[in-house]
Amino acid sequence: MPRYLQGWLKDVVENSMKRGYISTERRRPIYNIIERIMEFQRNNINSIIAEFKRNSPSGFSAEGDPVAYAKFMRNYAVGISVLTEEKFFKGSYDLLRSIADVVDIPILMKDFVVSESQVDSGYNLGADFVLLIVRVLTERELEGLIEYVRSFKMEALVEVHDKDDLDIALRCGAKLIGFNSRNLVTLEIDHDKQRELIASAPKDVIKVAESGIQSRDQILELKKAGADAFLIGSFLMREPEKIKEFI
Ligand SMILES: O=P(O)(O)OC[C@@H](O)[C@@H](O)c1c[nH]c2ccccc12
Repeated sequence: MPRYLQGWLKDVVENSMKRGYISTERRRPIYNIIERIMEFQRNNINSIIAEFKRNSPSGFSAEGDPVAYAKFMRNYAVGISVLTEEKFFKGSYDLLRSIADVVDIPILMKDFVVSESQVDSGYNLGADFVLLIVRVLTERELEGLIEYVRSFKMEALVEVHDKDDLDIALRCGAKLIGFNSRNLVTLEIDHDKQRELIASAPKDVIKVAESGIQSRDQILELKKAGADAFLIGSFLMREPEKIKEFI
């Protein structure tokens, strides 16, 4: 049973537990996000994970053609993040499938994953790495789901927001850690706290800064703190061309 939650997080996790299983055949190889980030670093290219997101509980909303967005971003991004959560982010499994059909770079299934069945669906639809959020899982569930994700040769992006989350992620063997500047309970953003947490993390994990990134200056500051990659949604949904400045 996931952790005790209230408000929208409780609602979204209850929906996750009822989510239908997609039994389709996977139609693409696995693309390794950690290797691609390291390749970008060797070539002095900033690793941007471009997110396709139509809505968020923090008030963002955008239209946009997922296939056109993905076809454009695959020329610049280290990976594509696809929201598959339906109620609060207006995502879907169909979005993941249609983007997976047109890109040959790593794809993140961005959802509130609490079950192996969701991981199965993500693999079948073509995801290469899967978001696991420390805040909604018990430590045992997190450990088990990381192992299950890796049993498919996919990787887990383990999302943290504070020091306790980071300690749990490290104890569970996370190798790719997302540092969300946004508190998923209060929806408030704290960039200073995010930079401090990134700087406190071990050198040998790949650190992904998430949320509220809108400028190259922010990327350079996060890089100085130790971030290896940058997950950007709202800003690139509004101004996709800006990725050319960010890389
Ligand atoms: O739109 P932004 O501020 O660039 O944020 C993107 C991404 O970090 C955000 O969508 C996100 C981070 N962690 C999540 C967990 C679930 C859903 C969404 C998210």
